[in-house]
Amino acid sequence: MINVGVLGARGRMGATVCAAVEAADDLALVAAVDAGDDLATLTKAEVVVDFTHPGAVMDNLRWCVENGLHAVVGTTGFDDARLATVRGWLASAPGVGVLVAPNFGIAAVLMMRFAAQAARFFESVEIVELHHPNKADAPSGTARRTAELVAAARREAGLTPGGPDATTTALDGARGASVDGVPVHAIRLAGLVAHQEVLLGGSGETLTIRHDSLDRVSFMPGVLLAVRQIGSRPGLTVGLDPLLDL
Ligand SMILES: NC(=O)C1=CN([C@@H]2O[C@H](COP(=O)(O)OP(=O)(O)OC[C@H]3O[C@@H](n4cnc5c(N)ncnc54)[C@H](O)[C@@H]3O)[C@@H](O)[C@H]2O)C=CC1
Ligand SMILES: O=C(O)C1=N[C@H](C(=O)O)C[C@H](O)C1
Repeated sequence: MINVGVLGARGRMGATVCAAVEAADDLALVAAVDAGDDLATLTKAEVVVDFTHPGAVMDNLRWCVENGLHAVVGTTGFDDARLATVRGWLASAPGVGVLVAPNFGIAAVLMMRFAAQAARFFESVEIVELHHPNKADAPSGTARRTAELVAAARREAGLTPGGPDATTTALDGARGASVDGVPVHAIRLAGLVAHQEVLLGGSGETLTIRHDSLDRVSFMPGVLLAVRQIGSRPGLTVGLDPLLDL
């Protein structure tokens, strides 16, 4: 039995994780913590899952590492500097494992992979992410990660990250945000959960790779896989890919 604590337990994702942990025979929910609650209740846990806010997650994570607790983190907002900081904390906590993943959906992980594979074959690439209107950050962590992977694949192939673009006048934001040179557009629309399209264009043809999370249960198999494996993966793991043998 693995004892699990959840940070952000009253949020959309945290509440879904609490239910998934309670439904699993090999996991026990021992702490459900939200803003203002005492973190000390988490010391009963072996693994802490964090779905909070980009502004809160670093303090939470430092506390977990300092207290020798493994952590599975879905909260967005991680860039190279933040990841380096976490690696620094882990250097003083041998045996502690932290996994940070921008998206725990298996189909989303595959969508990112397929986009990176396709990127070198097309002249143009742009990303459109679409989410529920209560989302705090834009663009999404998934879109940022996809853009980084696509840009790296294109650079390796000797291509520029984005595609041709003759725009000389534009309203602010009309061409999206540039992430590593790849244009990323963010839609916020009532009724949506989490969706993304990677649009690729070449000579007389286009390819659209689309992923849809229709319900937050889509993230649970990935979260539970990480909870079960993180105890045997000391140090920092970024993304779910290595747990899926990708
Ligand atoms: N990696 C993935 O697969 C996914 C990641 N996310 C990310 O997870 C994060 C949370 O998303 P939602 O659940 O939709 O947000 P939400 O706003 O519904 O929930 C966040 C919860 O965290 C709590 N919270 C804030 N600061 C806290 C603190 N210091 N300690 C404890 N609790 C705190 C809030 O009170 C709230 O209950 C976002 O960054 C989002 O992008 C969301 C879905 C999937
Ligand atoms: O806030 C969300 O909802 C989601 N956040 C993650 C992100 O920013 O990529 C994962 C998924 O898109 C849902």
